[in-house]
Amino acid sequence: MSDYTDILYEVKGGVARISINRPEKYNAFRGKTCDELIDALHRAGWDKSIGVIVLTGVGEKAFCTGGDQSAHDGGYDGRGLIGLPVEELQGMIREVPKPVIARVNGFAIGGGNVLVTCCDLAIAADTAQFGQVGPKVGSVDPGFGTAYLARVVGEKKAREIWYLCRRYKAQEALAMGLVNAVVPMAELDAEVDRWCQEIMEKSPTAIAIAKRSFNADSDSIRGIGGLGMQALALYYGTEESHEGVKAFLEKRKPRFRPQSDEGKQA
Ligand SMILES: CC(C)(COP(=O)(O)OP(=O)(O)OC[C@H]1O[C@@H](n2cnc3c(N)ncnc32)[C@H](O)[C@@H]1OP(=O)(O)O)[C@@H](O)C(=O)NCCC(=O)NCCSC(=O)c1cc(O)c2ccccc2c1O
Repeated sequence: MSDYTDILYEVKGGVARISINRPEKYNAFRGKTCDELIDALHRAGWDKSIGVIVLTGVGEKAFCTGGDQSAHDGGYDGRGLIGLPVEELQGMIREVPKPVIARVNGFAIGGGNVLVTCCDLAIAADTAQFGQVGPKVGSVDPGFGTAYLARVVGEKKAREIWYLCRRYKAQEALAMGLVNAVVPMAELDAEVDRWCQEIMEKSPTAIAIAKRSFNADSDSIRGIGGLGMQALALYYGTEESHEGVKAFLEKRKPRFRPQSDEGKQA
């Protein structure tokens, strides 16, 4: 596969840049987007002339806002258990034997925030915003999105992020250890280039071994994700989950609970 429609793939000076190219959807991914990202990561990952992979989104609004809610109808539009091979995509970011840097140029929400979490490093524009929205829209990432996030930002913070679904500014993401650096938007590319060049000067084999050894310690989370995905496929068939998607598309608050007598108007 190389005729991509949902992503861009560019190589310059040993750096592969993979960009989600759906700015009209705030760079949300559908099934096809995930498949193209998996293919591009595989292509760059096993090309010996490439030392670093940069993952980003086209435009200045969004890095990625997760699953495309307009392609979600009790499941997404692609392959896999839930119609999005998202666990394969996250696995591929970890699998490629070179650093993947998230260049966060705007919103990193839902599955977009999970991509940032999974990347080896993350550099954000000062305008970027981060957060999980699953419990607001009838979804949850039950593997790297939850358990690995806790390793990155700590248990209490990860639970806050998932239970409250707040949005966090770039400086807050830096303080919690979700990103490595924050720079003004105009300096984002120069900063990312600097980090790539520093990595390119290092031994690729030493870096590959380092990456695999970091991964080994958290690889059991992949199993948790697989188990959770089975539960998620069932959850997507429920009214509760459908209500979350409908509410987002209708731009209203979801109604997940039956109204109690106290809440009813006389
Ligand atoms: C990104 C926002 C915070 C922006 O909010 P704002 O108020 O500034 O703007 P709007 O809300 O009006 O959005 C502008 C415009 O973009 C469209 N849009 C934004 N995000 C999406 C999206 N994800 N899908 C489709 N369309 C999107 C929006 O509809 C507007 O279009 P108009 O035509 O009306 O102008 C805010 O938009 C936001 O919170 N977006 C995220 C919404 C969301 O629900 N994301 C998906 C969550 S589920 C998920 O990502 C997911 C990830 C995983 O990794 C999983 C893993 C395993 C299992 C399941 C997973 C999963 O479900």
